[in-house]
Amino acid sequence: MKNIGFVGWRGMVGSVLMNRMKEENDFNYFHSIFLSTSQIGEHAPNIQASQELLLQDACNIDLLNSLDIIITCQGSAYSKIIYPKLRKIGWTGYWIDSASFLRMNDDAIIVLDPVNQVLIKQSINNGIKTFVGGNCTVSLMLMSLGGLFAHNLIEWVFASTYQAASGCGARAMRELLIQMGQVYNTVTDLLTSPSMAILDIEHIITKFSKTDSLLVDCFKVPLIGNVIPWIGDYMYNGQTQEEWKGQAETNKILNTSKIITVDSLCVRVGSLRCHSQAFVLKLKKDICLKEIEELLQSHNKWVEVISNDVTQSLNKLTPVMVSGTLNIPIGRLRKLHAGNKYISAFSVGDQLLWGAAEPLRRILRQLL
Ligand SMILES: NC(=O)C1=CN([C@@H]2O[C@H](COP(=O)(O)OP(=O)(O)OC[C@H]3O[C@@H](n4cnc5c(N)ncnc54)[C@H](OP(=O)(O)O)[C@@H]3O)[C@@H](O)[C@H]2O)C=CC1
Ligand SMILES: N[C@@H](CC(=O)OP(=O)(O)O)C(=O)O
Repeated sequence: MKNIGFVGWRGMVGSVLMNRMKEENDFNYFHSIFLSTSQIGEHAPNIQASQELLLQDACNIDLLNSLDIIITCQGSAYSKIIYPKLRKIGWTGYWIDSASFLRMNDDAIIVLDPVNQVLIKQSINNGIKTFVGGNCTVSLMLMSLGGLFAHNLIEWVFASTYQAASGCGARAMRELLIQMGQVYNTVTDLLTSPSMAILDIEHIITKFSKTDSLLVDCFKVPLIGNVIPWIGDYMYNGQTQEEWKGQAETNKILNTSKIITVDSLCVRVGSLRCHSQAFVLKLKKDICLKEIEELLQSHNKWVEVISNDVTQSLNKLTPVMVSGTLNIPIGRLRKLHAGNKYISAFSVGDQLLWGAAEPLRRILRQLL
């Protein structure tokens, strides 16, 4: 059995990965070694009879060098230091990573097997050893619109995103929840009195939100009752880094010979772990909605076309309904006034599952 090292397994993405692997009995197929940058010598999670019982040092290059596969959800800072050191001493094992650091390297493949299994297979056969999960927004877009991309029907796509707090990490999720409590606490008594004018309550909350009493360490401004129209660093061309990844990673995943234009405006909203995206697409030809729906639906087994009506949209097309599942609903499909080649769509996906952990779990299974 191969020796697999897990780094970052106790973080948010890592723990979602662990849960999925347990659900799918993946641990039956290899010997695991759990590593940590800060808890060396503590008890490892009790998952597998044959595993090492104590946490090993995630920075011990000799130990890492002895492993067949390393899977890390620790983040780019870790990969930046450890990956080059390991490759430099000639380590030829497989490196599987959730972080963005290695994604655009020529010798790394961005994995999303329902979308690019052919490329993944070719790469494994060609000796590629580095496999990286895609940006969550990109992976979720490709899972939802996969049927149209696969048939080369998209001339361009623009995504307006509504991204969850979890995309910023565990601290950010806690911050949003604490903000909810802080805001509620300022008006609890007033809310119990139905005669209290709602705009007076709103005034108190708005005033409170503008003071520095609200916890805003991660987001710098309130996320509760707010939207934040900026995600990631500034790029040279007016895009944020999150927006830049849209076109760069999509085309890398699809291995396109001619760039498909992908653009977006990425916005943080107060949902917990699901990213939503509203798409405007220009198709290469005028095809009817029914055919579009069939192409989308038949692309992979997680996507579900939701009919464009109020009941279905409210019951199936919201972050609350999708959280914690692998479902990728896509709805609000219609032709736009701009012309028959233009359509709108709205999709939701759990950014910790298909957006982060699941593609890693699935490439690991392929590499065993
Ligand atoms: N969050 C997201 O949506 C996505 C994240 N990614 C990538 O994955 C990386 C990891 O993200 P994420 O899982 O959110 O990061 P976390 O901050 O949740 O975890 C990262 C590491 O922090 C350490 N840590 C310190 N304190 C704690 C604690 N109290 N509980 C758990 N872990 C703790 C652990 O390492 P140790 O045991 O060594 O101390 C852990 O592996 C990101 O940097 C990013 O590159 C990719 C796609 C989406
Ligand atoms: N940037 C994403 C989450 C993420 O970690 O992305 P990446 O894996 O590309 O760094 C978000 O904020 O929602």
